[in-house]
Amino acid sequence: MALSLVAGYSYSLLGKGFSISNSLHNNNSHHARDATYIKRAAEIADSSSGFTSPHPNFGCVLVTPSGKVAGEGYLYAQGTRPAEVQAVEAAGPWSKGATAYLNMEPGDCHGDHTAASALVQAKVTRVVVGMRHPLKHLQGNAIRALRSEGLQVDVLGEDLQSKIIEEARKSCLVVNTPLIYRATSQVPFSFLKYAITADGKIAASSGHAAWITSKESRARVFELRGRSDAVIVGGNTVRRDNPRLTARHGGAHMPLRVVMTKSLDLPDEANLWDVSDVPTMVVTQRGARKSFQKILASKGVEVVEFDILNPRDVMEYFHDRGYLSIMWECGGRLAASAISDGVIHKVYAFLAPKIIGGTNAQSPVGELGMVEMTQAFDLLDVCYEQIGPDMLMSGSLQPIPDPTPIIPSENETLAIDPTVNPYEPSIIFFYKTWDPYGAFSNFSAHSIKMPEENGGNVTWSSVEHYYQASKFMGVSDSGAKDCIGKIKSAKSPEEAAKVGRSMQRLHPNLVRADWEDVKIDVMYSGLRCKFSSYPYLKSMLLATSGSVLVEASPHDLFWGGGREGEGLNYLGRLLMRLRSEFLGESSTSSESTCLAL
Ligand SMILES: NC(=O)C1=CN([C@@H]2O[C@H](COP(=O)(O)OP(=O)(O)OC[C@H]3O[C@@H](n4cnc5c(N)ncnc54)[C@H](OP(=O)(O)O)[C@@H]3O)[C@@H](O)[C@H]2O)C=CC1
Ligand SMILES: Nc1c(N[C@@H]2O[C@H](COP(=O)(O)O)[C@@H](O)[C@H]2O)[nH]c(=O)[nH]c1=O
Repeated sequence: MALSLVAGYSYSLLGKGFSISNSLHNNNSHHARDATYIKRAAEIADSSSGFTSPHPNFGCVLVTPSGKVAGEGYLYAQGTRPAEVQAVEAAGPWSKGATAYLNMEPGDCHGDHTAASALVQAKVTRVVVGMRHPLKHLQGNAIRALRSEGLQVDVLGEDLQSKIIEEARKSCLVVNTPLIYRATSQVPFSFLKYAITADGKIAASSGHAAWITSKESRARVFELRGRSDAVIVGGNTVRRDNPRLTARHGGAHMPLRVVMTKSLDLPDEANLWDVSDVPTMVVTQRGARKSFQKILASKGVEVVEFDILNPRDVMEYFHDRGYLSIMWECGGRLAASAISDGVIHKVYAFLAPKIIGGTNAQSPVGELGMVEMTQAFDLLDVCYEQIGPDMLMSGSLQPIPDPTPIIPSENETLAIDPTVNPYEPSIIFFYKTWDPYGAFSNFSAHSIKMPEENGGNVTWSSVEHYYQASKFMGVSDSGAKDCIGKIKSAKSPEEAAKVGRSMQRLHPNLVRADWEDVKIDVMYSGLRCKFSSYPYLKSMLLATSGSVLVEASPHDLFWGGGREGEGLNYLGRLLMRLRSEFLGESSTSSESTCLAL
């Protein structure tokens, strides 16, 4: 309305109305085109969700000046080839002069500018960015780098503004909602899923609930599980349903299965205690049934104790473990507690056309203490979808936080971390690759070239790939060679770790006999190679001089520092040893076991 008034005014008074309304029309059609391709970038960015974890979602669409899509790409997993590199390769010579549509600014960090460089080298002239990177230490870096190379960069909501652009921007926020939550709050993104009858029950009065919804709906539930880092139920659901909580729709990422129980009064035998394919964690109250904790530990189930067990503390702990997305599949009592604690952000309600009745039959959310309808939570951005005979209603309990800037100043982004004073001993924590010192993690995407026993050499995609494969090196068994091959071809460091750990657990006979004696040296040689091969990593390590380095893994008590500093922090120690070696302060032999890349 406002736009057409301005156009009309211009036409009659200035005699330039034709060109102005034309330019408005052009603007609208440009915006429509930009919005279409940004939405497409967001759509393909989502392609790997459910297949990898963690999963920040990046997509890139290259469009020629004549409006043809010349190439597309999406990031499969952290540490794999950036979407931009794939799109440029697919487009070949058509990249020149093209516009690149990115759902999110690439996370170019720690001196690694692969994604932005691919666009520059391919002579892309314009880049449209759906949203800035939500993590503050990465925000603006790639946009600034692209602009400094002379590319026109238009950011939705900043350089481009209209209703249609806002809709497209929303699709970018949606596709990376978990990452945005990570950037803006101390808890991961959580959604509550439940199945109800048409009269609002999640089970019969007896507690029986298998099944309320159809096969089709349950298949969708498997997909939702695959998109999550962890699935949570309460103790009662384990006692009542003996669930498996796996993503059984094929090829999916399997989330960690979590039981929240205060009493720890759980059965000795349960599907969740079979951890051969999928891990299980039990979170409980400190001191609860110590003898049963031992039984669980002997089965390979991780038990984590909390002083006072509540959803918020568990979610803060999961945030520290680096999880992005959590699915709550619990009954009404735990659901009410999680909602009251403010940790549930979205709801997926599967409604089946059945009536079970029963005054004692549970509903999906227990007591919230509300007494009037005016107090009810309104769901936002509600969607309805028919799935087989059922209906899926989804909606948000809280709006997606908007991470848009606060654009950091030049100095702010150039400094690695202004809070660190090199003259005073301080602690620098690192853990997930996306954190400010994330490049210190073994999961960072830095390949290393290491010598082999036979005189050749092998390039490993990350230190994690090399470390995991080393477990099986020198073992004269074809099974061990298979393990090495599988780890080498793992698409991401996370996958390499998963394969290496499960092979070690399932086939201990294939692990080299001296592994426990040599693993620290193996790790050190991998680290030395990594930090010697990338000068910016070496500088970054040297810049931490005077600070204590701690891998902030809350669960790895050997390589990491643990939840409360109880871990041995061997990774941090080795990095400090390496730093000393680089500084020439150490008498450690500097015999090189690393080859130039
Ligand atoms: N239709 C559906 O979608 C679903 C149906 N169900 C059905 O729901 C019923 C179970 O419901 P419900 O007992 O509510 O579910 P849950 O078992 O999922 O949750 C309650 C249990 O969670 C544990 N818990 C830990 N911390 C808390 C906390 N802070 N607040 C509340 N509970 C906590 C307790 O375990 P403990 O007692 O061990 O200490 C408690 O008994 C079953 O009949 C099951 O079949 C369950 C899931 C989904
Ligand atoms: N009854 C019910 C659900 N219940 C949920 O599914 C769990 C069982 O999962 P699994 O053992 O992996 O098949 C159960 O404990 C509860 O959390 N889910 C649904 O989609 N529809 C249903 O009708």
